[in-house]
Amino acid sequence: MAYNKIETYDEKVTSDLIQHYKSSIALLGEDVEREGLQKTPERVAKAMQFLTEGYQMDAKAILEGAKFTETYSEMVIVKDIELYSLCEHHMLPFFGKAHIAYIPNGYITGLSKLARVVDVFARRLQVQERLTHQILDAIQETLQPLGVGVVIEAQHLCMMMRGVQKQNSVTTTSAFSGQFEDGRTRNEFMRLITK
Ligand SMILES: Nc1nc2c(ncn2[C@@H]2O[C@H](COP(=O)(O)OP(=O)(O)OP(=O)(O)O)[C@@H](O)[C@H]2O)c(=O)[nH]1
Ligand SMILES: [Zn+2]
Repeated sequence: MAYNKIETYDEKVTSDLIQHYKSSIALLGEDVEREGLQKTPERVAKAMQFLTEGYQMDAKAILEGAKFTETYSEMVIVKDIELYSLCEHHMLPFFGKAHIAYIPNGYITGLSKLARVVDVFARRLQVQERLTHQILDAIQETLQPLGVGVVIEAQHLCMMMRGVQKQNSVTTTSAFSGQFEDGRTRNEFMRLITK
């Protein structure tokens, strides 16, 4: 599995997607041959592969790649990690922030790796709930810490641009394991991320 983002696009996938997007644009009533749209199918094909590149990335390999023995056993928090994902129902973006905390149990990981793990699972067709749990599980299984907490706050364009058309609603999801199942630890985390 690729450790990092894809640097080159698969030629067959790209050319097949180009044909699909040409058809889609025509079906939507546009002229695919007009100047401004000529390269659009290719641009969209590449953009969509980038936005779903998480399928080709391995979160555990990323965390393992910077796993260090350390006796620090207080809460580590990385908050306000921006994320962009695609809702699996409409393939429209949802975007917001992830906050991650864990309590080490002999191992820590590079701080940037926590943010990378967010991208691995965000760059897929997702629901916010599953995204939250996948981030938690990857950290729990790799570092085996005393506990993990993940909170995601996001806005969904499928609720803003179409459908119910609500511009200001924010969805919050959370997942907790180990010591974060205890109210005091969880509250400390929640207090620190809402500051
Ligand atoms: N639980 C959850 N629901 C989501 C997420 N992203 C989008 N949705 C919802 O998925 C639902 C799909 O509902 P459907 O009734 O099948 O689709 P729809 O007719 O397009 O629904 P509306 O958006 O209400 O117009 C909608 O209520 C969306 O708001 C997510 O991350 N988590
Ligand atoms: Zn949606």
